[in-house]
Amino acid sequence: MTDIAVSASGLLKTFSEHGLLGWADVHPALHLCFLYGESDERVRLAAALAVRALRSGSLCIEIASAPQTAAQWERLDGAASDEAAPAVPAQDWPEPNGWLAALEASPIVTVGDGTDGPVRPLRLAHGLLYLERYWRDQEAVRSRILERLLASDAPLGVVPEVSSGDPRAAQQDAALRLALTSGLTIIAGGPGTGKTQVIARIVRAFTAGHAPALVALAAPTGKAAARMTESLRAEGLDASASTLHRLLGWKAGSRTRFKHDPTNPLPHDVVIVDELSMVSMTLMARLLSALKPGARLVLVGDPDQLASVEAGAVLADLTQASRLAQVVVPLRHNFRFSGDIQSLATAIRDSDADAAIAVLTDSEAVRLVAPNDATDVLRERCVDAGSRLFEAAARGDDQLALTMLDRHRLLCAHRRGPFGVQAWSRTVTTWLTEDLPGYGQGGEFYIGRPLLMTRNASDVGLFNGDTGVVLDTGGSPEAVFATGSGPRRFSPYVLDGLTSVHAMTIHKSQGSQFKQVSVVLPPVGSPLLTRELLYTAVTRASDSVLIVGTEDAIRAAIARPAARTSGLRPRLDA
Ligand SMILES: Nc1ncnc2c1ncn2[C@@H]1O[C@H](COP(=O)(O)OP(=O)(O)OP(=O)(O)O)[C@@H](O)[C@H]1O
Repeated sequence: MTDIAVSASGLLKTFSEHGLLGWADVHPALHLCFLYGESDERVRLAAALAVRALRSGSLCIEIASAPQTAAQWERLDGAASDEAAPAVPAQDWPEPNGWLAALEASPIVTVGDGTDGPVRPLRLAHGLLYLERYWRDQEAVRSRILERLLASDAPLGVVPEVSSGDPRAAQQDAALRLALTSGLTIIAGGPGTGKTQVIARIVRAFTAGHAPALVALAAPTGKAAARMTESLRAEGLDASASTLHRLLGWKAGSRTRFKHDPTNPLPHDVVIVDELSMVSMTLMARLLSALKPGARLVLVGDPDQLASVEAGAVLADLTQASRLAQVVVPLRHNFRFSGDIQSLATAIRDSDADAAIAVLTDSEAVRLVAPNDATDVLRERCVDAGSRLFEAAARGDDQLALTMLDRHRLLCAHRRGPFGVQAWSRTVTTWLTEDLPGYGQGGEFYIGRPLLMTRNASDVGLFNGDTGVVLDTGGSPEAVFATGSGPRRFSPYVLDGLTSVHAMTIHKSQGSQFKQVSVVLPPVGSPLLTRELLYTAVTRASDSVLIVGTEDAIRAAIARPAARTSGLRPRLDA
């Protein structure tokens, strides 16, 4: 039980005891209600649930369906993070009509879409309850997206012959044409559908001729930016992508305030953002508000992937809004692989569980192994990859070590519990120490230790999610990381927030690609087991995927799209 459950009373106590609310939800709710003199416990509960919803990726909570939403949350008491919270008995939930009436009458709630009255901490609009700040972010995104939809300026740059003549590339051509003529272009495609190739064509078109446009390339994480730079180089374009935080001028100590804003807009004529599925509503609002008037925005991503860890599934909202259909270009043809990984990913995306099981039963490249039979094969994969990484690191070869680091990755849905990253990381470390002579010796930063950065250190150019490995340099250990400007060495002792990455959450793996992926699926009943989770895990691999789990878990994942509540899509179409 969390601490607050002891000090909370009434409904808040009941909900805390069921593992649905934690201190981080209850404390702000009590604080706000105290400040505004609100004593109705139904309002306190709604405020705490709105905070809790944010922490599970939703921008708001629909009051009428709150019990169903809450039933899908991960429980917070830590004991069994792979289980859904036991349902709060129906009689403990406030009756919805009375609950809505209490919220409408509350001094801490603004009702409706208006912005005239005094600012209050909560907003109830169209049956959805938001923290005001997030409602404002959503509204800022809505209004600025609709503004761009109306802006169709004269083409910038040199409009090239945009037909490649290849019928498989017709959508790529359409994306290029749109980017050259529209204030907003959204390119939606899975792995290998040519998103990078289109980005390269767009950059070339905008920068050719006598008056080249100033183009910014960005991605939400350092790793994704590094990959974007690398993939564009492979397409023959020498351009460098940065993180969105760096592009916007991140200010230390603030998550939401940037140097570039409406009073100091970005100088770029064109801004292209990749991996948009990882961008939250708040970051999207800041990006849109930092563009100069007339700047073109090209948003690129895979809407079938997991959404950002922070609240708001912006890309999914944008691609599903009917009003935006004219600026959304879906890329469907996969140029990279036509093999079993592709068939499995397509089956998952199309919710065809039978087809997914058929691929998994009949393939070498994608395999399903029951948890009880998985130890030997997992050990073999982890030790094989670990030994190659160890050897490359011992040679002090930066590039080879980074290649080996991305050769195999063990992915888990959870952080804690028997199916989580922490437990699996320990197991893999034990296997490596037992099987590789000399492994793990030499202190905290032993040679071959795979590292994950868990916070942003923009002063040194490393970001949350970046990965690296400790090298033998003959002297004190150094770690090499893949960055947007190529491999770079750091002393691991001066980096705050480093951890081992013998296993990684599927969420953290977004924006990365590995030759081989092994996935430990959570059991049926885990609130994290969703279609997007499985799709994201499978599409991280280029050569092979081993899934540790049951057929039932595969079917359960495919049957369950991730529940994310946001009011953006209906507001765009209103
Ligand atoms: N129109 C095309 N004709 C031939 N090959 C293509 C075409 N478009 C893309 N490709 C090739 O297909 C592969 C995948 O393309 P690309 O890297 O652009 O896809 P992507 O959508 O960016 O993939 P990911 O999301 O995995 O990075 C590349 O090798 C690229 O050269």
